[in-house]
Amino acid sequence: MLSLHNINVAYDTKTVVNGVSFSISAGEIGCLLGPSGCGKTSILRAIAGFEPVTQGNIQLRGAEVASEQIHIAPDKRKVAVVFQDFALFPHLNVAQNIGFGLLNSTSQERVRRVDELLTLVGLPDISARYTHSLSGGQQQRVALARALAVKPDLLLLDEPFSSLDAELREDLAQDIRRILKHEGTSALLVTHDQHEAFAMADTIGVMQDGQLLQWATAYQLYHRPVDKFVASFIGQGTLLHAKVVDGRHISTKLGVFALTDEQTRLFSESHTLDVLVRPDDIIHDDSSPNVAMVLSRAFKGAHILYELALNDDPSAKVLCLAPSHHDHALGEHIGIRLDLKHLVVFNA
Ligand SMILES: Nc1ncnc2c1ncn2[C@@H]1O[C@H](COP(=O)(O)OP(=O)(O)OP(=O)(O)O)[C@@H](O)[C@H]1O
Repeated sequence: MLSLHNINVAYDTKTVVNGVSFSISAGEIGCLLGPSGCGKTSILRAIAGFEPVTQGNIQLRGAEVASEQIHIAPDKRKVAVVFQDFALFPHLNVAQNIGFGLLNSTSQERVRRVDELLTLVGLPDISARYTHSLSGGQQQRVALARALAVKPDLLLLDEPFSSLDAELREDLAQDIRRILKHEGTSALLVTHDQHEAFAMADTIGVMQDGQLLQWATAYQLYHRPVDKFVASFIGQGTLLHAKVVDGRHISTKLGVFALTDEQTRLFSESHTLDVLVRPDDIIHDDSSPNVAMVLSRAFKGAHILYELALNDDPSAKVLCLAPSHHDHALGEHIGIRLDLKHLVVFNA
């Protein structure tokens, strides 16, 4: 449906998107995730046709829409955009906003499609209301309905939840996912919030400084990050120093672990590494010989997230997600065990 091949986007002479490639298949929801200024919106704008590409090409449904030589106009791309500020028309009511793009439909068809979309976005009774009287969440649903009305081949969503309350965001992200899947619409979301990305997308691309570091599922990004930036940006965790011993294992302060075959080929004896340790890899275990001191704690309901300093090396810290009946105060010492399901290591 959408393919980007090695694209660059530049403003004047400054290249802000560098060699980015990825694809979205029909009906898939992708997401570009990264810190502010990393180039997410510039990619979205290049796909929509609002910015040219200075290298590489973009294809929609197999046809080239952008390259150094080609620039198909935005209104010829069958791409719809939902913006963070909703961009609804204040002088039109909800039904008129949603039906705005249905110029070639009969009034009967327009009424039917508007009703269908209002039901789909969960707002069946507000067609006559004006947008200023709606909550932020309702306005975003109307904006989504307006974008979907014309049945675009691809829907682009630029930080669509950023002006909404934190609690509303994840719910709306999940709702929008359900709606897009119902309509079979391919979509690309841009956000800096990983929880929105997880709630909505099938595939997520993590970006840094204009580059796409990894394009993968949330599970792969969390469990198999390709580098330290992705590891630190997705989820929580710490890095623990390790050394390769006997060619096939690493020795850490919390025990010895086997390298995978691929890791064995990459790292030789005595090589120093950093091991990624997620909070759910550290098990609270009173019978363990490894003891750590509670530095801080955050109550999360079912769990408590502890920040712990290892006793034989206070500079080595790990996080531990323990069931909340294990209630320990700051400064207390607790037994812990490292239970690594996948060994993720990086060059130290
Ligand atoms: N119209 C423009 N002219 C010049 N520089 C721009 C323009 N738009 C964006 N930039 C610069 O390009 C870089 C990437 O911006 P972009 O908006 O694509 O990043 P982003 O990841 O979407 O950030 P944010 O999440 O803050 O919107 C930034 O350094 C930004 O200052």
